[in-house]
Amino acid sequence: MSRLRYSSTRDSSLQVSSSEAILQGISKDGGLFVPETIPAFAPGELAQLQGSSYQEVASAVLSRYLTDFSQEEIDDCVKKAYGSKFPEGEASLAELKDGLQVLELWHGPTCAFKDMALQMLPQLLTVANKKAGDGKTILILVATSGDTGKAALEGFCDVPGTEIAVFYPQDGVSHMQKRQMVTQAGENVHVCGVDGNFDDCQTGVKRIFTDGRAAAELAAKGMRFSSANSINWGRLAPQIVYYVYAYLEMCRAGKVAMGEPVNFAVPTGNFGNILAAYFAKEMGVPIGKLICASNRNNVLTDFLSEGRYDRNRPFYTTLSPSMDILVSSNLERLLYLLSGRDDGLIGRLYRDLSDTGRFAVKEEMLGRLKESFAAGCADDAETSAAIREVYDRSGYLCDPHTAVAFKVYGEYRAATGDETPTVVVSTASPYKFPASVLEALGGELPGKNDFSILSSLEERSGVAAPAALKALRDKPIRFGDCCMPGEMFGWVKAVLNI
Ligand SMILES: N[C@@H](CCOP(=O)(O)O)C(=O)O
Repeated sequence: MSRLRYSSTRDSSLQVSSSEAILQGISKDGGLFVPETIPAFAPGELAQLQGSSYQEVASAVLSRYLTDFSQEEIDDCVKKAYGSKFPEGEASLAELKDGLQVLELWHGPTCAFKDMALQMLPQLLTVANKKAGDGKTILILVATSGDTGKAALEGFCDVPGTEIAVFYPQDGVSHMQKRQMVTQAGENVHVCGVDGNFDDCQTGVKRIFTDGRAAAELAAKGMRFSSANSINWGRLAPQIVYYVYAYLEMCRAGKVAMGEPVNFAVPTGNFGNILAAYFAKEMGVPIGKLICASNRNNVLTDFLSEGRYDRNRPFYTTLSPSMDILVSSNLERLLYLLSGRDDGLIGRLYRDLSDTGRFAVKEEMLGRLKESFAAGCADDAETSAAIREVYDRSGYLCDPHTAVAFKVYGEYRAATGDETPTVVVSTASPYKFPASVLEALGGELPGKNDFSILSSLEERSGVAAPAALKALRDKPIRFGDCCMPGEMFGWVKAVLNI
């Protein structure tokens, strides 16, 4: 098999191997790495995978993208990432009473879908670093609106040759999400709140990555940067796996015949999750519509409806904090692909976004977007109503992000009459947001203590909370720092003594 190269979305001539793309995280010009071709399944190959385990599907998908990894290396990474870390199974479909399927991706160690990729990324990075052969320590910088931070901390905790620093919006994550991060164990982990929102955290991290002086300072200390956000291809590739697996499971369960389409409704923030589904579709998985579900920060709903991306709007703190994002990084990869890899266009659009906070695409591009994507949004009242409605209708307890997807899918189906079998992607355990979920069910909060609220939700719903979340009660708080967005690199240097 010839080796796949990865190009920057802002300069297609900037090309690297898959292991270099994973090591760098983001291209030096600020662009994101995209494979030069999307490796499609040959006729019959998908059918042959039916009935395979999650790990087998992961090996089959990843080996098509990570072509400078040997099959043994990939299999070994897969074995270390999955299996015992996911005692209830990596990904499972739950069927609601009305036949709607829910893809539960939160049975990993941190109770969010991010574990699906962040148990894998440290394995891939470790192999990629060995290939680079320069013995550098990797400093992982992460911006999080709640879920990525904890999953990255857990994945990289005490991984030799790595340090990890996570930045979260000080007042922009749920109590439980914050508690998961500030109690993280490990010698190589560092956590800091930022006096700003997620976009401030993400912009700050990207600025550090593309600052030549910061890279030089790090290199002088025998270190290099990488990212655990979905701007890193090593985050995105493992997310493609669960869409392939979910489709195969739909076939195995007889919900569709091989070749018949399935829609996915995806709670969306940084656009990585839904973009992974698009890659699966382009690989030949029969996927119909990808339904992009946003909360009140509905910049993507507007863009996918009108073709105008405009972040000049209020930033809302919502019940679904992981989706509180106005600059959705992975959209850049999609636009690059849909424009026929027009790096000049992407460079212009993203300069416009940085200079004015907005850009617009032509009708033709909007038409292409609409071929694959539909979009909608839900505010907090609608999110709560959806949690309650899904629970009353089918006894299924969902978190606020998943509730947004339920609501948006319901509207999509009513508006279009599209009866294609659909999978709602469930991204987090409801117990990461116990207060919001309990209130949505009409329960009274028993005071402010997060763990009393969690117990009340267990009593009310009859659904047990994950042990990992209950155990947080007894873990000591290790991190309490907060900095301004402009101070992030200074803070990193201080804690690492650089
Ligand atoms: N929703 C995310 C925000 C970062 O997204 P990522 O997919 O780029 O890691 C979070 O929960 O932190």
